[in-house]
Amino acid sequence: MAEMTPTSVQELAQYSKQMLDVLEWLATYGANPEGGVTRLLYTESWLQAQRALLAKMEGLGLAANFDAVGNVYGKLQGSNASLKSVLTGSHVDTVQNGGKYDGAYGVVASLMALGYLKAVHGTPRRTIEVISLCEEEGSRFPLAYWGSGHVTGVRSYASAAGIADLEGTTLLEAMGEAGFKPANAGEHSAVRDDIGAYIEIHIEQGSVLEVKQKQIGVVTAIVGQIRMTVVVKGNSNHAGTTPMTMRRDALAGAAEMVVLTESMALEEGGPLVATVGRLDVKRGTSNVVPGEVEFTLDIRHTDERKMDAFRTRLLTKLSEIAKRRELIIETVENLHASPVAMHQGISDDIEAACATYGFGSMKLPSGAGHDAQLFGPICPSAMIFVPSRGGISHSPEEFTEPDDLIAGFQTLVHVLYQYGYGGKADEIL
Ligand SMILES: NC(=O)NC(NC(N)=O)C(=O)[O-]
Ligand SMILES: [Zn+2]
Ligand SMILES: [Zn+2]
Repeated sequence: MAEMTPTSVQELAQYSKQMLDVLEWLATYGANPEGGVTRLLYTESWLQAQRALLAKMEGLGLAANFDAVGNVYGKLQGSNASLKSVLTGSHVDTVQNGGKYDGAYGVVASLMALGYLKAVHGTPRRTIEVISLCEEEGSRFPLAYWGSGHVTGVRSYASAAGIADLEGTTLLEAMGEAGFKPANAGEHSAVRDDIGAYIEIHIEQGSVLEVKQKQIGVVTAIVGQIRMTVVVKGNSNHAGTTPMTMRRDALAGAAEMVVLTESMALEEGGPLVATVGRLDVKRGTSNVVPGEVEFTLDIRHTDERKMDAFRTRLLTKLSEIAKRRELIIETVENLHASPVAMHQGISDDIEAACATYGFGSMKLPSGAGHDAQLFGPICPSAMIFVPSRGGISHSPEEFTEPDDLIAGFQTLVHVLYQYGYGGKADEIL
């Protein structure tokens, strides 16, 4: 086991420090003046960040390239080309005014891990690749996992049919404008069938690790998730001349639906959660009875059957509200992600790596969605979590202690070393 530990302690410390600097550097792409980071899919800040990451990968001696949809890969070629790759990484996109760490930490830690391994240990047996996935959040377009979805073959250009942002720009138009022309590529052109394992490091985005005072979390399973868009249509009319009894107020109806969603979710109890995160009053103005409202619905549960059953019950109730108020309700399901278990063997190896360095660790499920959820069904996949201060994420307040970022980085390096340079992965893949 002794030779399976990456040896150069001094250089590992040096790369750990650099990793923190690179994380700050990446946060300058899409930095908002009031704090926070916004890098929405195919926007200028996103494109600049992906290009800069590609250059950074090349600078570390990795073979780097964009794929057809804008994922960026950095490859550390192994000596045995017949072995499947170990892929590590996360997503580069953020939510609107998000933090510096969500996604970015995984990209940067993976990138610097490969830089360290190449510099100190040279060519691995098995190819190791870093990926900066182009999109995970679904923040600009109501379609999440565009990047990992293409790599795993779950998404195709056809999945984007009818998908546009709030300005009406379609996903495929935005993609073309950023330089990725669907016409130049086949339907599943970014798909990979040579990935042996996927390992993602990410901030926890919850407070379990902080409360339990553990530096590392090893994810057991990722929660299932449904995302929907609900459109409520009534009658737009004059606010002064339309009596209260003669209105078909789309917003009043939507408000009742939002409150019902909350109360039904409370009644159901954890681990189910349901959220209305965005509500748009179309052409809303003070002296007009709202004629159309659009809102989002996000439903999550660790048990898919219970998640689906809740959705069905909720939609029935929302339709009843619409009927009673003489409103029309239209729903579109944009995402249906099944709960996915992470790979036991890799997870055990991550925990063993933590023990090697004396990092306190624990297993825990993830209530947030992750790209690992898409890789899980196609290859052994695992996730490493580091604590989030106050459990805060999707906010400029997102913060993780540098010591914890480094602990996660070193754990990742250790596992990648074992899988890429040693024979550990052969037991699993
Ligand atoms: N880790 C995340 O913040 N993921 C988010 N995004 C997706 N696609 O799940 C979410 O909403 O949980
Ligand atoms: Zn996120
Ligand atoms: Zn994330």
